[in-house]
Amino acid sequence: MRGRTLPRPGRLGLTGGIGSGKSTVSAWLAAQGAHLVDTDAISRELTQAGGGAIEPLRRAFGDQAIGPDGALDRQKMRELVFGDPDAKRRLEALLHPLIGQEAARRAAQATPGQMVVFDVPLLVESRLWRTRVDQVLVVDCTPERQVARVMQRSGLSDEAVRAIMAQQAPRSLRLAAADVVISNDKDTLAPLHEALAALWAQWHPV
Ligand SMILES: CC(C)(COP(=O)(O)OP(=O)(O)OC[C@H]1O[C@@H](n2cnc3c(N)ncnc32)[C@H](O)[C@@H]1O)[C@@H](O)C(=O)NCCC(=O)NCCS
Ligand SMILES: Nc1ncnc2c1ncn2[C@@H]1O[C@H](COP(=O)(O)OP(=O)(O)OP(=O)(O)O)[C@@H](O)[C@H]1O
Repeated sequence: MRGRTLPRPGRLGLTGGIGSGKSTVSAWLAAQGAHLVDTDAISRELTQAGGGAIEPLRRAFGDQAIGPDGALDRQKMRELVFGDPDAKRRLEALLHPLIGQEAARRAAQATPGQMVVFDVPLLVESRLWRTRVDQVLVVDCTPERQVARVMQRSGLSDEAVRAIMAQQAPRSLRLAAADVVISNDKDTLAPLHEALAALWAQWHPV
């Protein structure tokens, strides 16, 4: 763990590059009692069949963006946006306001005093998100580790993972925006859980 000793945040922004370990960290924080708002999960719900983003997506990208099951064709959209910055901007302009609204609604369901953890892959890239949280926790690992994890998890090629990473903030920028950095560069969970337990203890002194 690296960073200044800061008080326990009410609203914690959790971010990191693809495959860095955000979901693993957010699951650990939720198990300790934090209220988790997962923007990737919100995005997937909005783009499933019948989701609030489907008709706007159809209007913006045409029928071919929607699969026969009525959900966003994720593979097609991934291939389109991670090779075309303009298409990526259009997709984000459509989805991000909807994701932001739903994230605010879910955050309001926290109980009084409960820490809210916003898991936001693009937090550092977004000026708006930076204003919505008290502190930024960055989960960090090497780009090589990111590629290996995502290839293993998703079956995407090395090239496809690197194309996504090229569309995200560089590691240096993310680290510069962090209040706290948790390193997740090993291939076992124990060192990560240890670092998280130390951070949690710092937030909850006895
Ligand atoms: C392009 C899409 C269809 C690809 O779907 P896919 O199932 O392959 O990925 P999934 O949504 O599970 O996201 C996985 C990871 O990809 C990365 N990622 C997703 N969207 C973006 C983006 N706009 N820019 C950079 N990286 C992104 C993040 O690290 C994310 O954790 C999808 O990611 C999407 O709709 N993205 C736009 C919405 C968005 O910006 N989401 C980020 C959360 S706010
Ligand atoms: N310390 C670790 N030891 C072993 N496996 C790990 C570790 N950290 C993460 N992983 C695995 O690597 C993969 C990516 O982790 P995780 O899903 O938490 O990352 P993420 O940052 O949420 O990814 P994404 O940006 O794609 O949503 C998962 O399969 C996870 O189980």
